[in-house]
Amino acid sequence: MIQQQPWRLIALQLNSQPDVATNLAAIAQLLGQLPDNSDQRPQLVVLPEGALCFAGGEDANLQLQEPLGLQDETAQPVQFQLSALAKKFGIYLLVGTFPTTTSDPKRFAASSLLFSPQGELIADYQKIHLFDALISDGTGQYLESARTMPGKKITLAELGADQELKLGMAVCYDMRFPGLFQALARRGMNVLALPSAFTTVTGDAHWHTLLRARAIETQSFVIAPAQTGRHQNGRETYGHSLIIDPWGRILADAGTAPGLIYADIDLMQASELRERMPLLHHNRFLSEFL
Ligand SMILES: O=C(O)CNC(=O)[C@H](CS)NC(=O)CCC(=O)C(=O)O
Repeated sequence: MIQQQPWRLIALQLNSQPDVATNLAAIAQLLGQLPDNSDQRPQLVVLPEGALCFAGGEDANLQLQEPLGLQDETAQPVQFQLSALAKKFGIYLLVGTFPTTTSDPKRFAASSLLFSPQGELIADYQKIHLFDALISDGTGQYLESARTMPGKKITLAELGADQELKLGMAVCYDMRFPGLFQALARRGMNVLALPSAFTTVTGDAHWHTLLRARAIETQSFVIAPAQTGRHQNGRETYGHSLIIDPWGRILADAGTAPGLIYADIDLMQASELRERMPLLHHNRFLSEFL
């Protein structure tokens, strides 16, 4: 008998503000509304990009940045508070993203941080692809690279009693670069997290299509929590946090209001699909053309 691996994936959709305390309170309030879990599924809760500080002007994230880790509560106060939330609610908590310090005093790393239900920091990923683009919306020119240093490593975290949930960590604009997801799929990913803050213009045109494609081509579940609505600096984000299965079916769509969505999933769905249609083994391009 093959073991069933029931998990609950939960995405928080936020309208984050520049102020950390306000955002932490909104997050804690939503965590207080987690759906009943009397069958004791392990739960993975994912927060959007910029969850702790959003639209606060050029240097707000630089002021907020902390050295990565949980060594010193005075130097890493926000990471300690996030760790405490994971522990309090007994959840895996993926925070996408939080600014962590780099070798360059003028640039932080957009770090996704994964906390265990015991409150340990068990994985981190720094956003690789930075959003420097001219978009026909109220903001116009986005220049993420001015304040952000791109990451250099691929991160796959293993969660659960049997390390059965293989979590690929990526962020927002990364989703447009499928090579990253081929690499994660090769490492055994079965759930892909893409915390985001998409613009309304690009979201309307590309969001659902790109995310469903990432699920279908990697034969993985996708969880993509999003920022939504109008933010303090006038910037608008698209919302529509999604949870998608490996066949590309949308299991939950948050629409445009802040809140939470969830889906109960069976990881066997991904492995069974891979047996019937072994895309990774059929990929002649990766094996013969690169
Ligand atoms: O700036 C912050 O505080 C948080 N980071 C973001 O909002 C980032 C960089 S500006 N947004 C995106 O990557 C949107 C990508 C996008 O919309 C697309 O690919 O179409």
